[in-house]
Amino acid sequence: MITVKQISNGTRRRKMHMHRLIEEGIVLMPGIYDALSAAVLQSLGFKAGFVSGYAVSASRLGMPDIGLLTTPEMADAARAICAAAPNVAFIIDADTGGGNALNVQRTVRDIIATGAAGLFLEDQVWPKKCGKQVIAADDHAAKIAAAREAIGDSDFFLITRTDARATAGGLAEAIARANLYMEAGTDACFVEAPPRSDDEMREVCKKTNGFRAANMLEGGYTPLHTPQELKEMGFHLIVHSTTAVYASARALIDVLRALKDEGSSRNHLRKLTTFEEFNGMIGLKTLNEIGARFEKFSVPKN
Ligand SMILES: C[C@](O)(C(=O)O)[C@H](CC(=O)O)C(=O)O
Ligand SMILES: [Mg+2]
Repeated sequence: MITVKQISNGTRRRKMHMHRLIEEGIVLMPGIYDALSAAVLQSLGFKAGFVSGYAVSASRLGMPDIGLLTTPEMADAARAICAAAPNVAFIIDADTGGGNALNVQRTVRDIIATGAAGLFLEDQVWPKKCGKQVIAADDHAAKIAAAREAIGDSDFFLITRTDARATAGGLAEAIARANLYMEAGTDACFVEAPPRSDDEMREVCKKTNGFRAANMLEGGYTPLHTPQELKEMGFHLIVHSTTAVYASARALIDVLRALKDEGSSRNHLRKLTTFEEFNGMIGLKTLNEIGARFEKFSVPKN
């Protein structure tokens, strides 16, 4: 059996873009899922975002997050997202990385090529099941080492998630795994499925090494907290994975229901962006200016 000591390369890693954001303060990462939601994030001045598997599966496939979205589909979504919001550092939810160590290496290279700042790699059994199951800790540690090797010297941040909290081993097992995964070469850990109280959240922070991520899931088990509260507990990164997709679903349901019932949107204009606001957000003015420069362009003649 492979041990972490054998696979961990023990080399010092250089400081990544994500490390610099963490130094500036706790990093708040709303979950987004397509180019438009990424453009909204950028227009509001967010420096980082999370590309949520749950939300991409819903927006791209109209399906739940049960392992139907493939890794190339996620990479394709990530490419459009990174292109639409180049000022935002995106962490991509790579689920289990698509299989074994070789799949993980391919996934890491594909995601790096999208322009993303990092990815999440989780230890669940694939495809995900209702009622969480995790693979052997050493097998996941090996996948982390494979990911680290594929990252090489790229400016790319690896967050490893463990779902062991929801399994028989409970919180102690989840904490032990998080530390094992840190040793195997991840930059940050994320104990999911989930810390169920403030005390558990503090225990995760007290007992795990390295950077830590928290997921603020509306309607989930983990209590919702502000960045300041989470910072005081010892977290460095905050994911709000479903806020945006639930907000847009709510808005769509409400306004389209009104349109269906009333046959017109005229009494609901306050719920819509204006033409100007929307075009501004997706960069029409800047693109028109670039277009105009090239309309007048001519090659200087000697
Ligand atoms: C964080 C997450 O991996 C996601 O895909 O956004 C999901 C979110 C969810 O199921 O609501 C997860 O926690 O598994
Ligand atoms: Mg996910």
